[in-house]
Amino acid sequence: MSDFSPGQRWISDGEAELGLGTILNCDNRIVTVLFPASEETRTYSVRQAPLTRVVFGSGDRIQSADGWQLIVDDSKESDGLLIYIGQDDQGQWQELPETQLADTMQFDQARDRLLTGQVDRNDWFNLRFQTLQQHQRIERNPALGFTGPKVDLIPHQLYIADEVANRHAPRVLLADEVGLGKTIEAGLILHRLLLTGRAERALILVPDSLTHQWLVELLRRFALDVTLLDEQQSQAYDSTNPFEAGQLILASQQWLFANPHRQQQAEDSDWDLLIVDEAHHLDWAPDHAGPGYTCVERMAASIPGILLLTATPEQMGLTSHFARLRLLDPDRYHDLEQFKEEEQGYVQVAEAIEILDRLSEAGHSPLPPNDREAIAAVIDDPDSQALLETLDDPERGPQQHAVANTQLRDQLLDRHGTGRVMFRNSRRHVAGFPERRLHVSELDAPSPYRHLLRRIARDEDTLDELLIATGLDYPDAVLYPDIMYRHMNSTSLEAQPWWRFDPRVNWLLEQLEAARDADDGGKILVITHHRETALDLAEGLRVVGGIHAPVFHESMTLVERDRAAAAFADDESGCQLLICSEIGSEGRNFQFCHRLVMFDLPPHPDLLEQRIGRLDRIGQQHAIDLLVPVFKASPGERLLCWYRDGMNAFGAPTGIGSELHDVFGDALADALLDAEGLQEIIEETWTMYQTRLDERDAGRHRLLERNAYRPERAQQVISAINELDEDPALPDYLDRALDVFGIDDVTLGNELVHLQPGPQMLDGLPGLTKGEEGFTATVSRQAALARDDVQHLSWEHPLLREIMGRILTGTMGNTAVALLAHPAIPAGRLMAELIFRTHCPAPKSLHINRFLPATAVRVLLDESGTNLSGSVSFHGLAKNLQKVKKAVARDLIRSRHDQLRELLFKGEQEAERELPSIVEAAQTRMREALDGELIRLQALARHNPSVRPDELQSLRNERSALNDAIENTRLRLDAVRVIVTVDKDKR
Ligand SMILES: Nc1ncnc2c1ncn2[C@@H]1O[C@H](COP(=O)(O)OP(=O)(O)OP(=O)(O)O)[C@@H](O)[C@H]1O
Repeated sequence: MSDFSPGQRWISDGEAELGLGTILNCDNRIVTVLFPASEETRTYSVRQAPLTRVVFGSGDRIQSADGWQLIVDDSKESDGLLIYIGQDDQGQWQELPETQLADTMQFDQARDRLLTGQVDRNDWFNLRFQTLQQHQRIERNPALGFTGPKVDLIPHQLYIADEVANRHAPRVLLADEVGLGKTIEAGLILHRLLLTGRAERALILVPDSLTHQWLVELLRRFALDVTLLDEQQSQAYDSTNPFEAGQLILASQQWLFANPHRQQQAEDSDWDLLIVDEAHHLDWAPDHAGPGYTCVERMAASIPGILLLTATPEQMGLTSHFARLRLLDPDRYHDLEQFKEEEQGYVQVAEAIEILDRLSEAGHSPLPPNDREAIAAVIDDPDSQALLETLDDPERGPQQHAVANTQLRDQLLDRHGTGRVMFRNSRRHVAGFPERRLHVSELDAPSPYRHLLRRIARDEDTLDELLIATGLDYPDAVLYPDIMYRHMNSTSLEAQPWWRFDPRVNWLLEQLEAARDADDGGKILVITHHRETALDLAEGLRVVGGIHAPVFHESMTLVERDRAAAAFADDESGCQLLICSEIGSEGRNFQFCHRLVMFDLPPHPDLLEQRIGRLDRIGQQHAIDLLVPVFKASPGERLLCWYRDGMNAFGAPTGIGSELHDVFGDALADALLDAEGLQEIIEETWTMYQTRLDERDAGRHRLLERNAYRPERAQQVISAINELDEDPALPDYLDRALDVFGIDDVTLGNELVHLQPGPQMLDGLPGLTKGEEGFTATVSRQAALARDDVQHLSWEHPLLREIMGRILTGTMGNTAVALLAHPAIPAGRLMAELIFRTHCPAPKSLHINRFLPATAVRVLLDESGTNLSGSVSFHGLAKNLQKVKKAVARDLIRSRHDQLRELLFKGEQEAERELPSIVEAAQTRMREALDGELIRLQALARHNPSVRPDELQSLRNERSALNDAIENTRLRLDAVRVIVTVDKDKR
């Protein structure tokens, strides 16, 4: 390393990122190098300079400082400087002195790095190859995006998530019954869209009370790092748009809907997906649209993907429900009357499906004539007709009958059903929900309440006075005696607080006492309709019973609310009860508790269902006790009778309550003060309830349920997830990756492992910061689900994604040198192990990886250029290789430059041979998937107007773009390992 000359080009062995260096000057001791691209100058001792001379050879493509390129043919030397000779882009012969090489020439390609002597460790090279192989496998797995989330594999959720996430720009209403997992479904959809590149930015709008719960669920269950935005944080952004603060923004609806300036900023930001929770609050009427509806409507006009979530879509009336569907698809939902009429047609379709179900169990063929006619009446497609013929043909075997049955059922659901836009699962087909037990306690109304009610009943002026004082509408004003009493006595100094005489307070204390010794600590959730009732009640319990009860209502700050919920949830030191207001508790998870006190009753059946839904959720382990105190002969008791006897509202959710309320609400309101006529109303409600239930079972709801869950498809998704969950390659890959990245793992037992930064850990790994303690994780889904503080270590965990991404996009491990001692090969022979990789440039949103992920082609050449890859496997070879010191490796490369160049050239030719079959296989996969989907969608569009025209067109465009992209696939050298044989005893 003595002959440095000014003007020569060298590269730093330890700091290759500095770029191409130029020798500025050199004496006997010191050499000074300028790295113009990084504007750095370094001085080294001549004897130990960690520098490698950059020398190009025949076939290398080099760039001049003026921007033209030369393919090197030969070189000559003049005054210690190299002059390259070769052809430029126009085929002209040119000379290019090394002094005029572009400073910005990159040396991150494997070939350049190798020939300039930059070699990595062998274990890095091994990890790189394995990463390519695993990535290639995982990206094509149909469960991609669903294996990482820490959730139980619940079939109806996975069916919906799969169906929705596979659509182009999904716009759907997720309307499962309360507590069945809409948040989880939305999270799964979002996770898949993000992982597959189909979405990059999402805005999530949720009620104020749920912001934290969403934040925690998205982080803990989905490992998604979401930015929670509020007014205070937004102000910190000054003139920049706060909605650009992250890729995933979570914000409160109350905040955004009340703030036109922030709405404008949200609109100005680019989003791929908008998620709106508790979307029934987006109310609309022909003469008035609520602020939430208006805001979401404006945003929905430009955001391609929309998920609206509500358990009670009709809570604000059918018109609002229809308006929300229109928001998702204005072309499809433009006429409310037509929408109602269409529902009649669903009965026939549901009947046909019912028959197919029966047949699939009984296996008749030929079909009974009535059944055949019923099915034939709803199909008008040749392909459906052909399936019906197959079913009807006794000559066909049971296997063919079964396949035809399933296909015909799917076609009927697809083409004539309801479920492209709305998904609703009910408890009826999601097993495992607990029994609900209603316990009514009839109490004598205290005299102040009796007195007030008598006055109101007798005298209309008193009622008017009450409505003005409370600001409530009738009948809400008469349902809550404590509120009535509070407002009607607000000016009286002698009036005592209602909780002093209201027997519900002592009744509640008795319930607490009775439950106290239960195993679960006797936890009781109390819900009141009004915030004031909740606050007063807490005060009453404190004064009368010496009980401290946290309160949870809409006017509390987020932190206060979460503190209250956490105090209640805590097993050890937790409070026995939590008092919630109606709005405050919406959407919250309290399934660890199974006793619900309805201190009063809500005025709408959907609110009643929302209340029970706090406890009756996935994860509830016990029968649910619904404890309801009512005053004898009061409006509250009459309302209870209507709910219980008119529609079995405490027994199970039916989704009909809203309609019954629309029809009977007014008559009921009249009967609340005067019981006359109540029995009749209840009976009429019950009759209509039964009729609607039958209709529902026969028609729309049945189809909705069928559409929301197809067991066979769900099972396929689950199997694909299980395959990755149980992937034996994962622990092995993890071991190597943790080792290479310098992460320490401590086994804790019970399948748990604690990951922590090791002293040599590479920087910037998610969840691991030097000096901090790391995190506990497990590859077992069940073990992860058992504990909140344990992460699920899957192929989709952010740590693994970062590791794999870093390897695949960087240079790490793309060169290596190793020694091989083999009895059959003489020492001093060269071998090259070349890893090529497909490159298929395409927009991220095409998610080309599902058909053609970066695919590795390995070529192993011996010195003569013979391809040995078929006979010597990667692992077989790797385990026999020995490492070699870097300096030796560099000398070795330098001395074998020409031979290596030849092998690289030969390797390229060998790899190219494999490209056509890779491309062909990818095209076949793509065509099978997209042509199938296109046929399905085209057939569907002929019958079901809920296929948006843009969906079809975009699928065609996608197919053609994918076709072009796959056709243009190229192979590039990704990594190279030089192997030199040695004598066994001379290693
Ligand atoms: N697949 C699952 N794995 C584990 N927990 C689940 C799963 N699905 C739902 N849960 C839990 O069940 C509860 C209800 O789920 P979620 O909040 O998603 O229901 P929801 O339908 O959105 O409820 P609501 O109608 O009240 O808004 C939550 O505590 C959730 O964490």
